Amino acid sequence: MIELRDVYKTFTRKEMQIDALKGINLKVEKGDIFGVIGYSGAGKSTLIRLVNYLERPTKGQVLVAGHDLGEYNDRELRAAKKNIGMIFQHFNLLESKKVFDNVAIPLVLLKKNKTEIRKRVEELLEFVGLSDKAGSYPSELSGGQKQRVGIARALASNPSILLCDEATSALDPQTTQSILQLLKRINAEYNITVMIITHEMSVIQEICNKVAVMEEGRIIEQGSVLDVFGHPKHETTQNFVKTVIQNSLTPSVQKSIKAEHGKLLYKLNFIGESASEPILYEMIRSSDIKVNILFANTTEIQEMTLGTVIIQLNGDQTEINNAIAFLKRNGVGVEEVESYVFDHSNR
Ligand SMILES: Nc1ncnc2c1ncn2[C@@H]1O[C@H](COP(=O)(O)OP(=O)(O)OP(=O)(O)O)[C@@H](O)[C@H]1O
Repeated sequence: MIELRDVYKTFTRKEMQIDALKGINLKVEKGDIFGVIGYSGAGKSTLIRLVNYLERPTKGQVLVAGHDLGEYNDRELRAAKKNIGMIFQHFNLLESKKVFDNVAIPLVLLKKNKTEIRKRVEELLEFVGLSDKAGSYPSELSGGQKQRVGIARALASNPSILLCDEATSALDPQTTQSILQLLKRINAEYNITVMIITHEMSVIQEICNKVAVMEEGRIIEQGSVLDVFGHPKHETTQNFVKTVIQNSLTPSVQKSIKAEHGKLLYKLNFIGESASEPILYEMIRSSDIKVNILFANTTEIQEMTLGTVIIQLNGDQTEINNAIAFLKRNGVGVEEVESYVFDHSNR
């Protein structure tokens, strides 16, 4: 649906070169809600702006529905853009126009007749729950309502892709929830592919099925949300995951194991089915090793359960190895961690 092939983007400002994107490869499939996360300056906005050719790549290809946008002439590019809606952090509404007229803008540009415009705008305002605000001005609306107008406007031309540039960053947590649920409905009911950029991992956790993590113009990790949340490899990804899932020891447990400095602990990840099976119980029952559970937590992602357990194993090393092999055979992710890893005061 959307594909970026080895994309570079360099800006030149006052004879300085800024490499905003450095060899981006990603694929968004039809029906995905694809999240791109990264800290400020990572290149997220630049990346999303390439998808509707608000920016052109310095090198590489941007393909939408199998076509390289760089090969289109102006007329073809306009037609391709009609297929892509976009919403923004600060809504970008025309303050001098009423809600109805803001939503109608794309339809007026497409030269639709008045009856068609009225029908479509009314339909869209009903979908976003703002039928009673058609005659209001943006200044009379809350942030969440303004974003709903932005969404209705983005959907006016029946796009098959919706791009969201930090669409909930200016909203309070409750309003964020309602806008995220609306995006989920748009994806499910209209089969619209959604691409979201954000710096909030909770947004990714809430609605995305895939995620790419960006840092300094590169994608450092990408995959299904369940995999990336379950086995974050890169330190930056681990830090993002920590903002939504507690997966490390509490300070008091850290203190109590400090005496056994250097002792190996194991972090176990249970994803999907393995989270609901009594695998740990089976392991304990079938061996002589002593299992000390230091931490346990479960989270729901994509309607699947993700469990994290940190254990200490004491006993014969061969038995320990057998127990770990048993866990792995049963789909549990096992990561060895030395106790000092958890003790940040020792670093
Ligand atoms: N039009 C531009 N001219 C010059 N430099 C730019 C331009 N747009 C972006 N940049 C630079 O490119 C880099 C990436 O910026 P970008 O806005 O894509 O990052 P971001 O991850 O979206 O950050 P933020 O969340 O703060 O918006 C930054 O160093 C930025 O200063």
